[in-house]
Amino acid sequence: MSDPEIVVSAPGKVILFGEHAVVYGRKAIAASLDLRTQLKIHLIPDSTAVTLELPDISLSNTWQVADLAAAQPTGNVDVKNPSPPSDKYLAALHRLAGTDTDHTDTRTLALLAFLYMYTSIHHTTVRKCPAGRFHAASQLPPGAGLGSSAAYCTALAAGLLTMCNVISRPEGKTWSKEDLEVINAWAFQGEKLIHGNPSGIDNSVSTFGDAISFKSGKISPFESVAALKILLVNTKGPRSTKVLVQGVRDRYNRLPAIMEPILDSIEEISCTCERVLLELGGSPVDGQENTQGKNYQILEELVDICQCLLNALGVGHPSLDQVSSITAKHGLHSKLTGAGGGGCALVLLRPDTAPDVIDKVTAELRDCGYDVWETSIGATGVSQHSQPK
Ligand SMILES: Nc1ncnc2c1ncn2[C@@H]1O[C@H](COP(=O)(O)OP(=O)(O)OP(=O)(O)O)[C@@H](O)[C@H]1O
Ligand SMILES: C[C@@](O)(CCO)CC(=O)[O-]
Ligand SMILES: [Mg+2]
Repeated sequence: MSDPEIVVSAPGKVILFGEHAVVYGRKAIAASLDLRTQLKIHLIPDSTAVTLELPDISLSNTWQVADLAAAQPTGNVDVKNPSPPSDKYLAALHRLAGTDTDHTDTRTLALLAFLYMYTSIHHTTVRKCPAGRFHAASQLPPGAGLGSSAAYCTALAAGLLTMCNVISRPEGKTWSKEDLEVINAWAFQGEKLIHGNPSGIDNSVSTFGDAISFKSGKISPFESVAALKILLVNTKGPRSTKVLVQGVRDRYNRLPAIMEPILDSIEEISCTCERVLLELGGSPVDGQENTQGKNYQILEELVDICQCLLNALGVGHPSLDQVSSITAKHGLHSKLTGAGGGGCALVLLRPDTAPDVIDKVTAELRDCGYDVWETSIGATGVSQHSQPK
């Protein structure tokens, strides 16, 4: 096979504070992770088939371009400002995926996001479906809270929009701010198919990279997060963000007066974190160690309180409680990150946390069967890897 025409990658993310509350317009803080999903596109002009290969979920599907073209929407689609598929169009995408509209398993969701972006983006531009091979593989564990769905959707959006010349191929690694906004808008639509009702924080971090605070769709860069040291723990329990977000919605609908103050408290945690991190990132002053110690103490309290509030929202899991109790034994503080219900937790480290403490806690968590790794946060957003021809 010849070299791919287009290679792009998009990062995952870690949410420090504000998951779930962000769906209700509250502030959240997140940073990109240097674990990426890579999409390679090979165009095959003399073929009539489109193949999607997703080795992480053991999927390979092939369609005839004529069948894809037949499923394209009939009305106009605004390529710079996409909207969700109509029920009729969604039903056509399900037929192409070989499922009915009740299916929301891993493979169906991944297929729908691809089919929707592929058919819509081509419809609005070249009005035909080019044949080719699309291969997406990730360093991120799928469905574990590290934004694998957003990295997948962001890479698809960047690759397909570039392939159709909706956005121009960047000379360097990344696109103009305007083009990144178009990528983000399509990635958000893909996330809607996978999550149901996403806030947009995950695709925004994956597109723009680094660290952000996010409230009601407004993205503000937030550099001070990058100095934090954290351990990530993957408890490996299977879970779905869509189901968890719906579970919180059901509890909210049953008990709004109880849920509202919990969401407000989570937002206040994000705001306090912002203030503390700005102070921690400030220039050195006399007595700084003392201030630093107090600020870390506040961050640790925020982690503990947030974990309790997330349990109150109904997105905890015994494995995540186990992570909290093991880390607490070693004087460390942890909370779930992402949608919860299993998946990943983050453990906050101080700059002076002793290496042997980290080693002991890591060993104990690994004995439970969990994956544990120290990570740096604040990676580059969606990037192009192949050179323009
Ligand atoms: N490498 C991949 N290949 C194919 N599909 C993927 C891949 N990674 C993620 N997906 C799609 O994303 C879905 C997982 O998304 P989900 O939102 O439930 O978890 P997450 O994004 O990892 O966690 P969170 O949303 O909490 O950050 C999978 O069911 C699949 O449809
Ligand atoms: C649970 C949630 O808040 C974060 C998932 O990473 C959902 C969302 O914001 O779309
Ligand atoms: Mg997701």
